[in-house]
Amino acid sequence: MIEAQALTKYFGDTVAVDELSFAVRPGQVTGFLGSNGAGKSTTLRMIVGLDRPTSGTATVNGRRYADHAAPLRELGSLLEAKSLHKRRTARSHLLALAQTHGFSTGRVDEVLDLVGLGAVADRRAGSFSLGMGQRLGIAAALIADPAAVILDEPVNGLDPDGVLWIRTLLKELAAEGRTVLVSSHLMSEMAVTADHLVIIGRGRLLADTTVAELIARVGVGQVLVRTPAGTELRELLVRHGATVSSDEAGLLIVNGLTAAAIADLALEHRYAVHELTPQRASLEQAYMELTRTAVEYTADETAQRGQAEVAA
Ligand SMILES: Nc1ncnc2c1ncn2[C@@H]1O[C@H](COP(=O)(O)OP(=O)(O)OP(=O)(O)O)[C@@H](O)[C@H]1O
Repeated sequence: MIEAQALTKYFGDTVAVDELSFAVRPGQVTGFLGSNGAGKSTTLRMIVGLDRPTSGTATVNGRRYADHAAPLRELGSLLEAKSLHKRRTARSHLLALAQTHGFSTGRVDEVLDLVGLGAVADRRAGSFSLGMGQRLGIAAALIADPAAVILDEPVNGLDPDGVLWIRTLLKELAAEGRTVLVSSHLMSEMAVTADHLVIIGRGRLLADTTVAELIARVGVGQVLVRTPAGTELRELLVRHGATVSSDEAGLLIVNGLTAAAIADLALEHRYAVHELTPQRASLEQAYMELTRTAVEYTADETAQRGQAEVAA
């Protein structure tokens, strides 16, 4: 379990992370989402002790990361591109890491195989593609068989094979009962990878929820209706308070009434309906809606504060 309690970080006057509290539970993939500059990396860096919180705490399995006797066994991380000795081979890079931290060197070949670098283990890391380097970084994160894993934007710049590989790996790690926290700004990727989402904006928590709940909460609430009685049904629905648009004859896009209410009205007036489909918001739409409200709220707050200052 990874927990943030009122976690706050200022860089000078800039607040990068603002009273952020959330918990990341084991056994599922948690997506950590936010637009550029939202404070994701700073939060992750505070969790692993690379940045000091201005106030608040971040703990891994109940203690601050650095207070654990063997921190790498608690949490493995891939934060930004790892600095690699380019002249070292993949195997010697991992051997050095294992030896420095007192882990069995037998684990090195295991993680090399796990990340699919077994065949190139004796090649220099300097000759690796972006995807191979990313796999090596993940091997390093997993070297101590940690209970929790944090990966910062792991699919950035990867080809479709690499993306699919990371997606599968994250799900496997969670299925083994580990805590998995993965940051991204790619909603489409998180929609298929994450079970749970922690979303931040301007350093503040915007949502701590499941993918399904977020989509349902924001839900566009539109219903697509195909009917040979387009004109008549449209008028009927509008009389009952719906807003209806139509791009083609016989197709209605209805807002303001549920699919059940539309079906009941159509039946009552004996209009044939050939299709009635509630439209689901994509995670991308749900996220845009959530962040739009948050931005407006902040703009509102700022405006009110400004007016109060003028009045004073
Ligand atoms: N070392 C630093 N010194 C000063 N300001 C910083 C520092 N690190 C981050 N910031 C600022 O803190 C805010 C949050 O940055 P952070 O990198 O955590 O966001 P992010 O969500 O990871 O963004 P991205 O998706 O672009 O990586 C930004 O306004 C950034 O400019």
